Amino acid sequence: MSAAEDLSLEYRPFSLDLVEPLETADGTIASRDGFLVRLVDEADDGSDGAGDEPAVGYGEATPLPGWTESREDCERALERAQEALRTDGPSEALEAVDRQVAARHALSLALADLQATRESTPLYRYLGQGPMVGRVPVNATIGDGSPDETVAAARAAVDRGFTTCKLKVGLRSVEDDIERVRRVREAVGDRIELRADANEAWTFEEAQSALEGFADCGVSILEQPLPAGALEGHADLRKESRGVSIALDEGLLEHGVDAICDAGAADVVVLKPMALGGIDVARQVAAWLSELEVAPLVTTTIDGVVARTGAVHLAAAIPDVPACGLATGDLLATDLGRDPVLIEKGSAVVPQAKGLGVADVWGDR
Ligand SMILES: O=C(O)CCC(=O)c1ccccc1C(=O)O
Ligand SMILES: [Mg+2]
Repeated sequence: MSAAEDLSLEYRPFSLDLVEPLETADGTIASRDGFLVRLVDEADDGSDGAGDEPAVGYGEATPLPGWTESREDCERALERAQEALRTDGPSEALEAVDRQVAARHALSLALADLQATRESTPLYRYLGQGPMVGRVPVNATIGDGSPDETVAAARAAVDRGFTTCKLKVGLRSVEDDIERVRRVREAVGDRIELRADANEAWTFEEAQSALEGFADCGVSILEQPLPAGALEGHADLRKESRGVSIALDEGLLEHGVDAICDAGAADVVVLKPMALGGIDVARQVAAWLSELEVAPLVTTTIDGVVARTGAVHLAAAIPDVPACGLATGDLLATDLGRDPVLIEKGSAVVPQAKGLGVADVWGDR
């Protein structure tokens, strides 16, 4: 960044309700509260001929209890970042929020959006320096409901063009979950990929029975069946997984890549940029996982349009990424602004405009 730059960080709170609460084994998500962040280069008066407006970058901090710092800690961290940016600069501001992952996510995303915008490059190419990517595959996210509700939601997703559905499981008995999955399989046919996410709900024995039943239903991936701490448990499950891939999500935050790979605990690892501290961090983790032959997959934490679009750019910077949990915009009743990402035929269409490609989220200027 240029020495002449004079970046200022602004943030404002938001609260977004879900259309209906998302039921998971780890609790119910009814609304997402966070902070929209904007970086403005006050030194850039547009007189360089690049445009009439100063360059702007957007970020989003949407903390989620259990996954990130609290909302209060996030707000304090953003306050610190604001001050550090004013007195010292971007690197110092990032350092000041190093341990508040949602706040760091917002600041790093805003910095990357600003820089990619200055370079007139879509964010995913600024991140990955890779080829043009038109689409990334995505899954539908289906909450833990009754068998009838689950079947209806899966049918609706398939009607909208999804070819992969991820079902939340683990709230009821394993037998009931197997029955739910069996009913969904019956309803959608053999060509739809089905995954399940237990959010740490099961004991080893329960996970064994679930795997057996799910394997018979052709489930492709079982995400986080055991508590995050159970590294060896997941490694043991993998040895009898009957073709079902084991994914770790919560486990990544607890153990990190090296421990997971050393233990042989996962076929797939879920990357949530909001929980990892930013798409820059998540991209490094993805590269390391690929090197160790574990597949990285990207999901949101049910975020607003700014963070969600950032996650789409991250997925587009990962070569051959499997279907990702990025089609979560429809779960929100309201959003921070217009969605630049079209979800179509089971894919997210990657924005090719400069930066994030998100506009009209701040309202003024
Ligand atoms: O992966 C998806 O389809 C959507 C994201 C998702 O399921 C999720 C959303 C918020 C918090 C936790 C999780 C999770 O994957 O466990
Ligand atoms: Mg998960």
